Amino acid sequence: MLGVPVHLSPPVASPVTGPSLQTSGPICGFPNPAATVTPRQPWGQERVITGNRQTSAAFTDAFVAEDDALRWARDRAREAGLRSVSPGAGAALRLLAAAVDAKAVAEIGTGTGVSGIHLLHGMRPDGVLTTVDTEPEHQQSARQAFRAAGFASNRARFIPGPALDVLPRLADAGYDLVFCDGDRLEYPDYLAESLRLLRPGGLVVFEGVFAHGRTLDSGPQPTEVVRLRELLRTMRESPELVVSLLPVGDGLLCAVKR
Ligand SMILES: C[S@@+](CC[C@H](N)C(=O)[O-])C[C@H]1O[C@@H](n2cnc3c(N)ncnc32)[C@H](O)[C@@H]1O
Repeated sequence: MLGVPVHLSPPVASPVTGPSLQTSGPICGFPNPAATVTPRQPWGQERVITGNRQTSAAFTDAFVAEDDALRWARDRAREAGLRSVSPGAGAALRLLAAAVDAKAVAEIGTGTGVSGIHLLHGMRPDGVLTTVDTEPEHQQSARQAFRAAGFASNRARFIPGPALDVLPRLADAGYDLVFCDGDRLEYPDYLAESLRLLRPGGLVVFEGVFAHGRTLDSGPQPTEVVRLRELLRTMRESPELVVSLLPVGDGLLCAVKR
């Protein structure tokens, strides 16, 4: 990614209108698929920065110790060929859940329960996690992981099914936090549903928005990456949201609903 320096600069802010909406060249700071760039070797200073980033990411992941229940859930995910949130992203989820004093959290993409355990740790002791996944066997592993982590069974509500079928059945303004880690192609739709589900002051969080560097890569990208760029642009431009992109895990895009 550092071999594509032309796209690394942030979008130019206009003093009157805020971030510019360019129609040619990099769009809102993201590469235009038609743009031509010449990769080059990083300068010495860039090598240092890259090294520092890797060290910082490793330190961030090691900073919060994970227990046996989390290790068990990660092992199940690995066996099933699933990604789980990184330890650093998990710690950020705990923090965010605690920061909004979350009593009701909705999660899209239960997986084997790694993110769910982190969220439950950050939530109020009487808080309930509503978690949605298309795969009941993933949820079965998550159920076991939550139990191993010491959470009572009434702390989690497992709903099997596709997120876009399930979310419309959840209550308007009934949630303090919505965490999205399902199908990247559906992220823009999850945003619309999340804004309906959240109370004012609630948080929406999307995992994986860096797409392992592809979001900032000027080469041809799959639709999934195009959707992620659409999501980043929409959220950054929304007057309804206070947004921040946290560089933990594979990129955690967070926003408070005003
Ligand atoms: C990356 S994994 C989630 C990992 C989990 N959040 C964790 O950190 O442990 C993505 C999960 O989303 C589920 N999924 C994929 N598409 C979905 C959809 N349309 N609706 C609900 N769940 C979906 C998959 O079955 C998978 O378990």
